[in-house]
Amino acid sequence: MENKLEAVGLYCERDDRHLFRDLSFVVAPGEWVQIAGGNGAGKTTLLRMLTGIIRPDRGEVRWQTQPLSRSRERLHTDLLWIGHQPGIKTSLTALQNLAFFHPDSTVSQRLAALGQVGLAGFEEVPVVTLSAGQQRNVAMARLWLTCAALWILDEPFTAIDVVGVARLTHRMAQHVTAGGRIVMTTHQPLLDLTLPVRMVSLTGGEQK
Ligand SMILES: Nc1ncnc2c1ncn2[C@@H]1O[C@H](COP(=O)(O)OP(=O)(O)OP(=O)(O)O)[C@@H](O)[C@H]1O
Repeated sequence: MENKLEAVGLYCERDDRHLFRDLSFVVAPGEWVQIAGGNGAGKTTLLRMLTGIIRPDRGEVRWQTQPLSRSRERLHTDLLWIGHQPGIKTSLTALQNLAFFHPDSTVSQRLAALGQVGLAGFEEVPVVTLSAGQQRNVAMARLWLTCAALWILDEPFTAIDVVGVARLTHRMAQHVTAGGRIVMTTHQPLLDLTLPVRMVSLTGGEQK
């Protein structure tokens, strides 16, 4: 089976504007796609459509050649989605959050993942007491625990320092090199990459 994500003729209208029309692209194994565009261009809206959280006004999203209406369950098994609000529970500790999202992982794998994002020593304090960047890093530690083939990441680098961005970028490159797929947004340039990143540019649409 063709293990790819397809956006086919997507159309989205918001506030009397076409955010995008007839937008089509494919994300095949080993491909890394960056959705580019200014504030309000529709990047988050597009990512949410790709995950099936919202439906396009026209067109469809396909996973493994099947429309999401028929492949939603399979997609959710194959997908790691980290949105703008990363879904971390702030009353829990970093370790407890990772146990919640990845119950099949071992404690030592969770500790190693937190070490990868610079959170060694912060594993057992409530996330609410961590800084904004540290909280974001709790979510990003999931990149070291997931087995998902498709990563959809909305602004993964927000609030993260230069060293952290380099570590995350390296981890993403590993995933793509191993045949994974990434669709992401970022307002920061992706630096020091030896892999190609394909851009899908949104212009913010036009008034209807
Ligand atoms: N549920 C909604 N109802 C109405 N309008 C919406 C909704 N969600 C998004 N919009 C509008 O759609 C446009 C695109 O929003 P979106 O969040 O997709 O932009 P973005 O490209 O991710 O922006 P940013 O870079 O600022 O995060 C904005 O003008 C926003 O106000």
